[in-house]
Amino acid sequence: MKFISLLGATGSIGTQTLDIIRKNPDHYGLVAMTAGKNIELTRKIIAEFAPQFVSVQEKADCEQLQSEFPRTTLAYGVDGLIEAAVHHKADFVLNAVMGSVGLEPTLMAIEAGKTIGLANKETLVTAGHIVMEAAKRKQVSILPVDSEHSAIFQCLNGERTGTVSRLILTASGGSFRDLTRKELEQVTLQQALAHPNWSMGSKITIDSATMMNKGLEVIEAFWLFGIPYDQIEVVLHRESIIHSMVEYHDSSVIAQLGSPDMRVPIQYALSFPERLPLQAGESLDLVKIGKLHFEEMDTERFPCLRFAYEAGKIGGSMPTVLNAANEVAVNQFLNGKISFLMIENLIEKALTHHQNIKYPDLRTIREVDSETRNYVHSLSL
Ligand SMILES: NC(=O)C1=CN([C@@H]2O[C@H](COP(=O)(O)OP(=O)(O)OC[C@H]3O[C@@H](n4cnc5c(N)ncnc54)[C@H](OP(=O)(O)O)[C@@H]3O)[C@@H](O)[C@H]2O)C=CC1
Ligand SMILES: CC(=O)[C@@H](O)[C@H](O)COP(=O)(O)O
Ligand SMILES: [Mn+2]
Repeated sequence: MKFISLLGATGSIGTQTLDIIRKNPDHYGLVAMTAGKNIELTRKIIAEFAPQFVSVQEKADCEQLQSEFPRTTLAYGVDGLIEAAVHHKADFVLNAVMGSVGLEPTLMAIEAGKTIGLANKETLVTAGHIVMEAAKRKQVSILPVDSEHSAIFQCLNGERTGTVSRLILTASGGSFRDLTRKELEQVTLQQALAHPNWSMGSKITIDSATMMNKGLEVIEAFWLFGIPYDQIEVVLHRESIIHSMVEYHDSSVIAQLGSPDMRVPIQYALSFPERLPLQAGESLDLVKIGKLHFEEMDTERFPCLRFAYEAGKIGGSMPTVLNAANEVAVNQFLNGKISFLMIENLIEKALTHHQNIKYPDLRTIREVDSETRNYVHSLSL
């Protein structure tokens, strides 16, 4: 039996994780959870799973829920996220919050010796060197939940990374993969939120549309697998059937395939090193699919992927800036304050404005993150 602390239980990854826990009561129990502002869903989750500890974003919501659930321990804010991440009964922390607010709980969970299932890619983009150093020092496993990284992890299957010549990440291309630059000037929020293959939270869906998602994933792969950027490639694959590939130095390429269903990588992280049957999973029918397509990524039309490679290769505090600028810009777009193409524009300005700091410690990361957010806000007013 594994006892799970689930950060971001009310989100897309969070609710799919709950579905796996619900269907496997002999394997998993929910001991702690966090939510943001979706209090209605939080109520339902507490009523169904009876976790011992629950944290929400706002103090007022925490007090309200405490009066409704006197036997549950309630908390709020970043402190509450951290408390959930180090809960004494949890053996496994699944981090499915959105954004770099997930960084501190990840670090604290590592210090507490918990096994981590990491969906929250912003954590590794913001401070990959700090997270990976802590995980190594504490001998804690960080198991990927992101579909491409789970695919690579499965393709590696314990092989030494010294035998790897390339990681090949697949990208669906997102909502606007076939649009021209001219057409991108006119796109709406509603169109951007219509991902062709995956149903996900709004921030990552916009990241897919700008293709920044793939940029964040390149940096995530660099930290998780320790492969140099020159050996991490991205190929556009519109069907999202091959979730990623590993090429070995004998030219063998191993791919992981499956119908697009995030419950597969979530469950694999939870059950690793075992595999459990996926309840109500869709079997892959390659004959029905017929053809798989592969195309070159177009970084002229979608420069965010290029920004991410550049920031990743420079290293230091640049990836922190990339992530923070992206979070603010996407939020502004989601709130109808800026156009789609302003997202890349603001990120480029933030990267150009920043004086890189080599080997930033956690305090410096926090400062750079905050300064970048303020700078991008000031530009988009
Ligand atoms: N969705 C997917 O298929 C995939 C997602 N990922 C990654 O997983 C992470 C989660 O994505 P997804 O589930 O789509 O996102 P959602 O937006 O659907 O969910 C985010 C979760 O985080 C909570 N949250 C947001 N902001 C805060 C905050 N400031 N403090 C505390 N909690 C907060 C939300 O709470 P509430 O809703 O209650 O406000 C919600 O529970 C992201 O990093 C994403 O890139 C990676 C691969 C695939
Ligand atoms: C499901 C998942 O892992 C997402 O990150 C997905 O890959 C997004 O699709 P894109 O390939 O369009 O970025
Ligand atoms: Mn992904």
